[in-house]
Amino acid sequence: ASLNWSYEGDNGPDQWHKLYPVANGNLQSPIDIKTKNVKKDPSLGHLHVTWNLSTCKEIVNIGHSFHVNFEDKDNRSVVTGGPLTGNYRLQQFHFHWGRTDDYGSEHTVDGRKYASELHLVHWNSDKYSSFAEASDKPDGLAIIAVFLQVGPPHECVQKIVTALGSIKTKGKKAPFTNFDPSTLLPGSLDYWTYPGSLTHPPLLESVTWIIYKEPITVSSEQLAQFRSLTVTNHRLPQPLKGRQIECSYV
Ligand SMILES: NS(=O)(=O)c1ccc(C(=O)NCC(=O)NCCc2c[nH]cn2)cc1
Ligand SMILES: [Cu+2]
Ligand SMILES: [Zn+2]
Repeated sequence: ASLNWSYEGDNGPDQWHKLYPVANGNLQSPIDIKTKNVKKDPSLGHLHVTWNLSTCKEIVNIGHSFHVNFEDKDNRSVVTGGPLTGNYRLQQFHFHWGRTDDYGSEHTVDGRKYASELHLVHWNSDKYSSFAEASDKPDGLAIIAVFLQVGPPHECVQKIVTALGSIKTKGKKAPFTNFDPSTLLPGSLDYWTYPGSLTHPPLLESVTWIIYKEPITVSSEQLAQFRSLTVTNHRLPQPLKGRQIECSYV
C-alpha cells in the first residue's frame, strides 16, 4: 500500500496530525533529553539483553527506511529488566539519518543532534501474542535506541551496508542471517528511559524508550550508503508535556 505520509513536502511531519491526530498527543517521540532535568533512579537496574543470532532473518527495503527483521515466534531474542516488566521480543531494527552528517538522529541530547540513530524494536510477549496486538497498548513496546556519531568505520555496520546493495528498490528483501545486534551496542550500558511513541505513523503512544547514553561510531561513507536508499527519515523532537526522563545507575 502506498504510504499516506512522508518526511518531506505535503505529507511531511507537520501534516501527520491530519491523518494521525495522536501526532499532537502528550506522549510523542522523539524528544530532546535535557540532562539536567533527568532523574537518577537507583531502582532502575541493568537491562538484560539476550539476542540470539539464529533469529536474524532478512533485510528489507521499506521505502522510507530499511529493516533487519527477526523471527519473533518464540523468546530466543528478548530484552528484560531496567524499566521493563517481563520479556519483550525483538522484531526488527532500523536506523534514522539526515541529508548530511551534521544531523539525522531523532532524539537529541541538550540540543545535540547525532548523525544517525539505531532503533531495536521489541514487543511485550508476556502479555500479547503479536507486535500488532501489542503496538497500541501502553506497555506494548520497548524500543532501544543507540546514537551514531561519525568517525572510523564500524565493522559490523559494514555487514549491513554491504547487504544494502541487494535491496536497492522499495519492497526488495534479501536473506540476512546470523547477525548479532549486540555488536551494535556501546561499551557503557548507562541509559535514559521515558514513556513515548512510535516516531512515525501510526505514532502510537505504546513505547517504553530506552536510550543508551554512549554513541557508537560509523564512518561518513557508511552513512552515505544509508542515504543511497532514501535521503532522510528523521522526525524532529516533540514537546515533553511534563514527562519525567529517568536514568539508570550503572
Ligand atoms: N521509528 S520507530 O519508532 O522505531 C517505529 C515506527 C513505526 C513502526 C511501525 O511498526 N509502524 C507500523 C508498521 O507495522 N509499519 C510497517 C513496518 C514498519 C515501517 N517502519 C517501521 N516498521 C515501528 C517502529
Ligand atoms: Cu518506519
Ligand atoms: Zn525508528
